[in-house]
Amino acid sequence: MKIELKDVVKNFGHTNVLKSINLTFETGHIYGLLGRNGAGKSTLLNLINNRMFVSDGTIALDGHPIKNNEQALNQLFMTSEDTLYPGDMRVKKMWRTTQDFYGTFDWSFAKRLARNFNLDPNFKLKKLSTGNRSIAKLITALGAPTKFIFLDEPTLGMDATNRDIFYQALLEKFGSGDQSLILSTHLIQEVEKMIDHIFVIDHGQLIEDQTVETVQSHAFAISGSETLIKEHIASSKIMSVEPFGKQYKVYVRDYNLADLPDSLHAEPLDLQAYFVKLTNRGTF
Ligand SMILES: Nc1ncnc2c1ncn2[C@@H]1O[C@H](COP(=O)(O)OP(=O)(O)OP(=O)(O)O)[C@@H](O)[C@H]1O
Repeated sequence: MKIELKDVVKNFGHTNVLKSINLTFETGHIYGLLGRNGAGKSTLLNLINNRMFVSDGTIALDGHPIKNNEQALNQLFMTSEDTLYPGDMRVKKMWRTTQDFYGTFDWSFAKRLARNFNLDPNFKLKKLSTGNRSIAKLITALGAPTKFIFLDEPTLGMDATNRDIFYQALLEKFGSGDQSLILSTHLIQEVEKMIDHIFVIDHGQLIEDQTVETVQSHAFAISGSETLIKEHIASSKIMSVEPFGKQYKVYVRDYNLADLPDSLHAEPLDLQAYFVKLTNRGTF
C-alpha cells in the first residue's frame, strides 16, 4: 500500500506554504519528516490526513484520491498537538472511540503500554499533565489498526524516561510488519537509529528524500586547505563552510568517500549534524 503526493501545493491566502511536493510513503517503513520551525511539516500531515485541503496537486492511496474518501482515510491515523478529543473524555473512552471508528483496536498493547508509562486509563484528558496527555494520545495511535500512523511532534512535554519507553514501543510496533510510521520531530538524535528514510522540508520545499543509510554513508565534514577543497570538492556537494584554524571545514552531501584525496580529511556526519548543515547553508 502506498500514499503518493503529486505536485502538492498549499497556500494560505496569498502565502504559499508548500511548493509542489512530490513524495511517496510505502508500508513497512519508519519515516522521519524533518524540517525547521515553520517549514511546513504539520501542514503536509494535515493535508494527507484530510484535515485541510490542497490548493493544487493530488494525494492518493494506491491511486485513489484521499480527499473525503472514507475507505482510504480508514487506513490513516494521525495524532498531533491539536487535541480533537474533548477534555472530559477518559483515556479508555478515547481507545473505545478509536475502535468504533476503525473497527479494531489493540487493547492488550495499549494496556501494557499504559502500565509501562504509569498512566491510568480512567483519567479524564483534561486532568492529565501535558506529558501524560501526549502519552495517552500516543497509545491511542499505536493501538489503531491503520496501515499508516502519523505522529506530529509526539513527545511534547514527555520526560526522557517516558521518551525512552515510547521509542521502545515504536520499535516493537513498527520494527517488523507492514504498518508504517511517519514521525515528524525535532529530536533527530533520539530517533536516528529508528527511522529508515527521511524527508526534509525546507521553506515549503522537499529538499531531501533518501534512506537514512544513504544519507549517512555520503555525508561528511571534510577539512583541508581552501585551495585543495576548491580543487577537489564540487561546490554542488557543499552544504556549509566553516573556517577551521588556517584551514577550512566543508560539510558535504552525496559525496563518495572513494573520491577523497589523501591530502583532505573526512569525518562522517550524524543525522542531526547533517540536517543542521543542510538547512542552514553557508557560502564559500
Ligand atoms: N491555518 C493557517 N493559516 C495561515 N498560515 C498557516 C496556517 N497553518 C500554518 N500556517 C503557516 O504555514 C507555515 C508552515 O507551518 P507548519 O505548522 O506546517 O510548520 P511546521 O514545519 O510544522 O513547524 P513547527 O516545526 O514549528 O511545528 C508557517 O509559516 C505557518 O505560520
